[in-house]
Amino acid sequence: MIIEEANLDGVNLDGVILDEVIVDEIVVVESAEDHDPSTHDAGQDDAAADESATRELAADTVLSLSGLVKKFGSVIAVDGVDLEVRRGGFYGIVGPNGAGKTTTLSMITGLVRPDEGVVLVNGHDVWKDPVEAKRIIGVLPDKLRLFERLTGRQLLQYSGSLRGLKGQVVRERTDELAEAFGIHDALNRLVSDYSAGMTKKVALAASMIHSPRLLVLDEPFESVDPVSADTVTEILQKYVSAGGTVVLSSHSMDMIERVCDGVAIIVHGRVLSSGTVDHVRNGSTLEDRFIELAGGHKAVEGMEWLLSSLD
Ligand SMILES: Nc1ncnc2c1ncn2[C@@H]1O[C@H](COP(=O)(O)OP(=O)(O)OP(=O)(O)O)[C@@H](O)[C@H]1O
Repeated sequence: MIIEEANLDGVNLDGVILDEVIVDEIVVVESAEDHDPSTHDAGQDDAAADESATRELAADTVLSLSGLVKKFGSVIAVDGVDLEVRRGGFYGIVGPNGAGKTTTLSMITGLVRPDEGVVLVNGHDVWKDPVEAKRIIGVLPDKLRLFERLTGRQLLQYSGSLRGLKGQVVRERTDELAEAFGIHDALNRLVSDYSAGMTKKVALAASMIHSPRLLVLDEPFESVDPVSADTVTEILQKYVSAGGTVVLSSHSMDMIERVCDGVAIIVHGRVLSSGTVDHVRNGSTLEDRFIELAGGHKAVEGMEWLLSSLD
């Protein structure tokens, strides 16, 4: 099905292809009744880490990670991550600093090559079939390395052209996105002169301009003020209700609890719990569950030198 008309308060989703199901490359090795790969708890299924990449994909799976491993020298950043995200899902990845979230997202989007494991986007292997996989994805990367000597308008036009959109379409979408994100007045200023929040918003707009089926967003709310965060959330919710899929990382447990339907807690490069938000928080708050799985609250000791200097 192709959306013929769907407006997100000015962000037009015309032409978004929603439910193309690609099954040719999928090999079924077990039935759906045997195993629900979208739900996981530490210790329950270590054997799953040994599965080959040819495990079953549900027909509506848009993103599948299996056995992802990434090492940087002696640091194991990602240590056997398996995840599945369904079409129309709003999926949060949380974890302490250095847990491996950005590395995982970077392997999904083709920015970091995994040492082991497979990433399938709509059935396309990101590393074997990158053109098809990347066509479907919109990316908000970590450390926003943007062309800062462009104006916001030029940056969005560049992003749209790179994605093969016609000039007129790019111009219209640039205006609609800028309006929706509240940066229209700044479109003719250099991105290097943008505040951190404005930079995040123009990068978010750039990630959406080609109306991707899957948005992979690394900390989209970092530096964004609360009012703007509400607007961004609303845009993403409408995108999801139109059939798009969002995978994001965030340190805001409150936001994840409010807007996400699925979540994974990653600690030391491993998924310790994943599934629906209710499943993961297990009767507690997501924040408490996160702290528990991350090793609990650590008492601060020492640093008398800092306190004594205040006398
Ligand atoms: N390019 C790199 N070279 C060396 N080590 C790296 C590199 N990228 C990540 N790491 C290491 O991999 C681990 C995971 O880092 P990553 O950025 O994925 O964590 P994160 O969960 O996104 O953290 P944060 O919440 O602080 O953004 C860390 O120990 C980090 O130092």
